[in-house]
Amino acid sequence: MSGNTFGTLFCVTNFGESHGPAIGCVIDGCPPGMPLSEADIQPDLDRRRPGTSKFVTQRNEPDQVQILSGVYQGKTTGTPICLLIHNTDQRSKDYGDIVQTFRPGHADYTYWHKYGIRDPRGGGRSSARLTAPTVAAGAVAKKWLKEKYGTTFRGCMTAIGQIDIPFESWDHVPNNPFFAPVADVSALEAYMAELRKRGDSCGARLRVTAQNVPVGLGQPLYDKLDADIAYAMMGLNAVKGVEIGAGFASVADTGSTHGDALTPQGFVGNKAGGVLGGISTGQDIEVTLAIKPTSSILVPRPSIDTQGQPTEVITKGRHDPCVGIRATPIAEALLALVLMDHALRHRAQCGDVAVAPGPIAASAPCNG
Ligand SMILES: C=C(O[C@@H]1CC(C(=O)O)=C[C@@H](OP(=O)(O)O)[C@H]1O)C(=O)O
Repeated sequence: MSGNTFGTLFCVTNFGESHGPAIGCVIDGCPPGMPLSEADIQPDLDRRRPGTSKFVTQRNEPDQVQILSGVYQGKTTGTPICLLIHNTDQRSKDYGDIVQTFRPGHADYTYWHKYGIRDPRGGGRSSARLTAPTVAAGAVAKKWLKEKYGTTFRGCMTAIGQIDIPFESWDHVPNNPFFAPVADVSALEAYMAELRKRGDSCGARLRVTAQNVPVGLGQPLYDKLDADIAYAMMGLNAVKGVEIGAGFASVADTGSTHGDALTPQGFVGNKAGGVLGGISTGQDIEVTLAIKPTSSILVPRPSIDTQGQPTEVITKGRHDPCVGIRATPIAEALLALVLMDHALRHRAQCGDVAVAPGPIAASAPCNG
């Protein structure tokens, strides 16, 4: 495989470039008989799409999805589902200055050395634009998991740059462009305005969670559920760290306080993040992501050209000053793809196993 396909039974192949005619994906292995239309997919694409606030890239893409195959009379047929999204607002001349140079912190350098050729327009294949097909595929997975198990997904921003964002309520998340769980985002707006004035960028921390996850998803050794979640999340542009449950805070904990106690009423706490031994417990899955600052910035930085000669790089164009601002729906989609694939794998091997259901878990966030 060449790194463009994700999943074993629910298998998603992503295609396209940021400035090509279109991007999209092919989902192979979706169970038949599920009602599916563009209207099931579009809302999540609308949450991710660019150009929706002054804090994100001003490239204005409608990101209208079209289902090309795999659906007949409004239901999935079990055959490959092709989802297409046209690119409509490319401005390739913005990239004229960096055709022969490498942006520090960008995939420009590694793509050039790996392939010996690169499409610099909008970052080509390395562009965060390619997260749109992931979100579209994730919406299909979310729908199936919701109908089958009542599984739901949500996410929020827990820090932007140097600002920690306290958790107030999920209700605030859809009401601001940051996906922040707070009523007042004026401090975040002021921080971003000052950063943009300097032509610089910043990172972010996100939390993503799934509720009503069936117990038993995941495999014992190499395909542990948490391993696959980390693998998927690291596939999201700019992600530099992934924590499950208590994550790195586990280091300073002790055995007597770390394990979530089991009671007839359920687990007490969720430091495990919903995964024990690589297998889901039935508690909420809790994931935290660290996203690095965008590398396409106006601040001049030293670099080299393709001949190895020193130069200075300034990136013009329409860039996100923080790619984390739009990443929440993408992280939800990736989590949905992992759970969907594992749900189908679990059904294939262990669908006949009958064990008395355990108590429903008490769930609480455990870091940021
Ligand atoms: C278009 C999207 O984001 C793009 C991601 C991106 C990059 O280098 O990752 C660079 C910019 O592309 P362009 O220079 O063509 O405007 C962003 O706008 C999108 O998310 O849909």
